[in-house]
Amino acid sequence: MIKRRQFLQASAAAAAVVACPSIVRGRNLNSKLSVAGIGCDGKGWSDIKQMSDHPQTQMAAFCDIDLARTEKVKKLAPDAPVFQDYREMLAKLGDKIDAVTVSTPDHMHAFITLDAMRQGKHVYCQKPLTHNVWEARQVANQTKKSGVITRLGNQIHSHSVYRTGVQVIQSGTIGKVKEVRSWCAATGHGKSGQISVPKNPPALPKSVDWDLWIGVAPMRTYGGHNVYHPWGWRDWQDFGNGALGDFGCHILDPVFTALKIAAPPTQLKADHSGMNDQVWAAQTQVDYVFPGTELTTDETIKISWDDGGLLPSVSGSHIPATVALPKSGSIFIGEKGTMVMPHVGPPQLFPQDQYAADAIETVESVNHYHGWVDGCLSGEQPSDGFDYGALLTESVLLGNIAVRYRTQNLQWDAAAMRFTNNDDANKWLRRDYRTGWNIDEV
Ligand SMILES: NC(=O)C1=CN([C@@H]2O[C@H](COP(=O)(O)OP(=O)(O)OC[C@H]3O[C@@H](n4cnc5c(N)ncnc54)[C@H](OP(=O)(O)O)[C@@H]3O)[C@@H](O)[C@H]2O)C=CC1
Ligand SMILES: O=C1CO[C@H](CO)[C@@H](O)[C@@H]1O
Repeated sequence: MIKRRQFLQASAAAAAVVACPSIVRGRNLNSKLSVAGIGCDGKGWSDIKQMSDHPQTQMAAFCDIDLARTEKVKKLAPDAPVFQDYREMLAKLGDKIDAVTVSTPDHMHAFITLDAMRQGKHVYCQKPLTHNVWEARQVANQTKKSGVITRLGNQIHSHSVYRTGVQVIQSGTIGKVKEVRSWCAATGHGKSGQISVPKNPPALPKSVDWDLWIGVAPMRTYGGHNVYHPWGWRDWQDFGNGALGDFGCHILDPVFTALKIAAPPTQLKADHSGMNDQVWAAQTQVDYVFPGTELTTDETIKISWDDGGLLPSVSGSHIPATVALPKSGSIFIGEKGTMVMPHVGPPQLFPQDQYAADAIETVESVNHYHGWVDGCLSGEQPSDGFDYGALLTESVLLGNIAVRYRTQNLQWDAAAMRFTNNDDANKWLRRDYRTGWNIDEV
């Protein structure tokens, strides 16, 4: 294994000379796309499995900070080398890798994605695209610079149910949209079973490189299985973004796509059920105001978010109070009717007696993962690349900043990337990066 300083030098040198993947947009159409998987268990396993099932891919390498969690993926390509540090992998394999999947916990998405794009790799990154708003902007900027093919890992975007819901709204079935109310059953903490740092954690498993897992975040001691890694990291402000961060990019995706939302909110206000400075609140509620579009009735549109089991009111919609709402989803209130878009289920229209059984034309699913591979091979950018992912992520993460200033109406100036009426809130747009893990401005 090469020493950290050596591979950082090699990595910097590689970044300087490599501008694009060996499979460049639209060229080498008969070649296989050489993919490396970063984060191999949990969602990483299914991301890698899906990519490897595409007939025109070959798995070039695998990387996970816990070598014990690479056993499953190794069976997909037994000859592919396995790494613990993705920087070593990119430095050693260089242009043998065309593309990477990034399926690590959220705090590392931007660091890895930016590095990979700087080295000309196509990137498929899990949702949310980044851990803070400033990172989302850097990823968007780098995407333009690198010109690689990108896709956010919100696979339901390509599922029949969301595609059908988008079609219902865009075909005008409920008229222009007046308001959207989205909600999610998941709670902001509870996965780790903790609300403060564990006092007597067990020893770190030998297979885990904890320094690599912590990455950009402030160092803390390993907390025990599921406390931070795997899985429980979502609860913690240093690593995840609670229920809004975990599900916002899924549930708000059909809202943004259907309404063609193209800009972040201009103002937002939030509330929560109580939180400390470590974990996210069990329940949050955010009221956003976005610029309107050709599909909205007004120049602005209200989009609200409830989580932790809170349900939105159906007042002002066409849904009878007796109707049970799905556990998670969105209500689109239109001029002529209301669409309920369950997460993940077929859309329903109200008032029911106004819409014939065939009022909804089903749109088939497409393979989200393979759509990205096809895009890498053909040079055609799929519909939800990092431009879109950054907008969705910024909007979601702004909500979590508003949560920290409960009930205060925050004005967001997207062009200046700052809150104009609460300077203190601006400190949450970006984090302090651990020494050796800085992210350069793009
Ligand atoms: N689109 C979807 O439906 C879903 C998306 N996700 C998203 O997928 C991502 C991963 O979540 P999940 O799989 O549940 O998380 P887990 O913590 O279960 O797994 C993450 C994997 O990445 C590894 N890992 C962590 N840090 C690094 C690193 N720096 N380099 C390489 N490997 C690393 C982990 O190793 P170790 O186990 O040792 O920590 C683990 O194998 C998140 O962004 C999450 O939001 C998750 C579930 C579904
Ligand atoms: O869709 C999903 C299923 O649940 C996971 C855990 O909360 C999420 O991270 C994921 O995005």
